[in-house]
Amino acid sequence: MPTNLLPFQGEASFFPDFFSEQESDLLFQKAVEEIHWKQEPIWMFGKKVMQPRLTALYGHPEISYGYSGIEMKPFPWTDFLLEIKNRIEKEAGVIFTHVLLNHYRDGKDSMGWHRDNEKVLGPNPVIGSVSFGALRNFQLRHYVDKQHKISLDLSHGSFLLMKGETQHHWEHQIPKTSKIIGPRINMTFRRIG
Ligand SMILES: O=C(O)CCC(=O)C(=O)O
Ligand SMILES: [Fe+2]
Repeated sequence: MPTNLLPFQGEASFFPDFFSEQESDLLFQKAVEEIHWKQEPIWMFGKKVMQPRLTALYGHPEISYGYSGIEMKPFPWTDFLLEIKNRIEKEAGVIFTHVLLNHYRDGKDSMGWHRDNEKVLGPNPVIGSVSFGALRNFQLRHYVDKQHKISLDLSHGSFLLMKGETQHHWEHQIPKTSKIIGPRINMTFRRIG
């Protein structure tokens, strides 16, 4: 059992080699080729802007999910997504209903500071985050006292589990990097409704 990455007000556990190298290579390839990737707009400070990455939502087809002013209708589960879901549910101890997928094409793609605290996720969301492909830096920062910052590298085949009060008190981001790097796939499994 890994130790908690957060000093207080939340729980985040990191499993660097959750999937084997071989499995991870295969799952990365499948995700790149088989997921219906799209660049979607979001609303930021009253303006419609394109997200700096590709995204897709999969899961329970009757329950749509939205954030930052957009509404996404999920595609139905595929076999390889269900396989990943089953594996991480054993560790997380919850049943996930959806997965939001992110495709960072290179170092210019990113995700800004945010919390995964939409009302539909409930009071203490459990977020299961799986990464394949290029290594990217992931940062957590206390929402009020922004001095408290934690940085970790999300590697190929890794699993990050956030739960408890984390989404109340900590925000997270994937910063841009000037390093020349290849694509990365991230999947954040969630429980909606
Ligand atoms: O790409 C990542 O590791 C983070 C994704 C994320 O924070 C999200 O989808 O809410
Ligand atoms: Fe997030």
